[in-house]
Amino acid sequence: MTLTEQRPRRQATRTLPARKRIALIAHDGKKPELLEWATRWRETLARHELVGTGTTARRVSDTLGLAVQGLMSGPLGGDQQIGTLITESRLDLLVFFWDPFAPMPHDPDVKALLRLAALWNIPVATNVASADFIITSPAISQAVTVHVPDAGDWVSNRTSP
Ligand SMILES: O=C(CO)COP(=O)(O)O
Repeated sequence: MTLTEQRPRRQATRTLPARKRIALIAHDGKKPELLEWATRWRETLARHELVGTGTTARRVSDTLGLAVQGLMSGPLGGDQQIGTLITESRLDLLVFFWDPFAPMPHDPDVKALLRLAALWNIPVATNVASADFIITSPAISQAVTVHVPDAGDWVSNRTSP
């Protein structure tokens, strides 16, 4: 089997806590929509821990008056930092309004972030409708167990003769 065909053989589980760490990210053309959405759901968002790429985090924090941990700005590596949180099981929900009309210098980073979210089974909202669906789900305020790749098994499988 070639590497491109390899998939995690076993799944492990991980529990997303009731109080979630939520990443908020929007490209410039989508920031107004994200700010409008976040304002609408301010009360719910206030019950969780918020993190975001640099500019988005600052704008959301200023608009909502809530603490939002700001990582690096997206084009400077912020998407990759969010990806690291996902890989380390330290992110529970990704709200990422990426702009389908704007070419991005850091397009590989955007793609990488969305790939890691898919791989690690993180709930992702990419537009207002999906964000509304997710934030109104009972799962937003409950502990939820999800399947994730078994990283230990993956390495053993690739190192055993
Ligand atoms: O570029 C981004 C996501 O790809 C977002 O970055 P900013 O929040 O710094 O604008």
